[in-house]
Amino acid sequence: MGKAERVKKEIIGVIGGIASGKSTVLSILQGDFSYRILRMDELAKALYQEEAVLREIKKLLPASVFTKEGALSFSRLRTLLFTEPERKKHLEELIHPLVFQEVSKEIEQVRLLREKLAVETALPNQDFLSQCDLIFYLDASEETRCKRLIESRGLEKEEAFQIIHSQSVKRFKEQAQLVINTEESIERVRDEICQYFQRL
Ligand SMILES: CC(C)(COP(=O)(O)OP(=O)(O)OC[C@H]1O[C@@H](n2cnc3c(N)ncnc32)[C@H](O)[C@@H]1O)[C@@H](O)C(=O)NCCC(=O)NCCS
Ligand SMILES: Nc1ncnc2c1ncn2[C@@H]1O[C@H](COP(=O)(O)OP(=O)(O)OP(=O)(O)O)[C@@H](O)[C@H]1O
Repeated sequence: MGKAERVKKEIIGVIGGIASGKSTVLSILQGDFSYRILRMDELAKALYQEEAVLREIKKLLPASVFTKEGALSFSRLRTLLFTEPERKKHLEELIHPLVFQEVSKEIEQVRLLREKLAVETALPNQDFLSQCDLIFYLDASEETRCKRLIESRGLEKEEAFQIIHSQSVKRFKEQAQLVINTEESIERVRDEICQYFQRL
């Protein structure tokens, strides 16, 4: 690439498996580099609360995952998704396109306003990645991530490994412009991001 050509870095996709440090990197991008931030899981969870979506979800899931008040119980849903892969597939077929649609809208808006946005997800798809200017892949061993899940989320070891193994984000690692080893301290991670931006 010629020196005069500016490397675009308005939209950053921050990808990595569960507890790989995505939210931590998002906080760094927000606090130190003024990026707006978006968490795909939060978008999914917000959708679960929308009446029209909830009506559709109720057709796909058993009554046992809803509270007496009719809200979706996240912890019961998490357990159900592991035991019933068919239901997981159907739920994802409903929710994921809606999430990616919202992300695309947000990206479009940010580009119009010439702002900067960092989006985190453990479940990227190719279409989303192609909308990013840069992709950061966060790497940490399964053991470290498991330990973090036990310490910070109170998960049992077995459930932590189950979630880790159910995700297949690693296949996207080769598309990343920057692979960050989050076994390093948060300070080192911050320095690495800073140095990367300086090199651009
Ligand atoms: C299953 C849910 C309700 C559980 O919520 P809860 O608050 O208990 O867990 P939390 O959000 O902290 O989950 C942490 C991480 O585990 C992952 N995860 C949770 N359950 C599963 C599962 N069955 N399979 C794969 N990953 C899972 C989530 O994606 C997230 O990265 C929640 O994780 C969720 O809605 N997941 C769907 C994620 C999704 O569809 N994201 C949108 C990408 S397009
Ligand atoms: N570089 C790091 N060094 C030490 N601890 C870290 C580092 N990065 C993240 N952590 C810790 O690991 C835990 C998980 O990090 P974080 O929430 O950022 O991961 P995540 O990928 O966003 O997780 P999830 O997929 O569940 O949303 C947190 O307790 C966080 O403080």
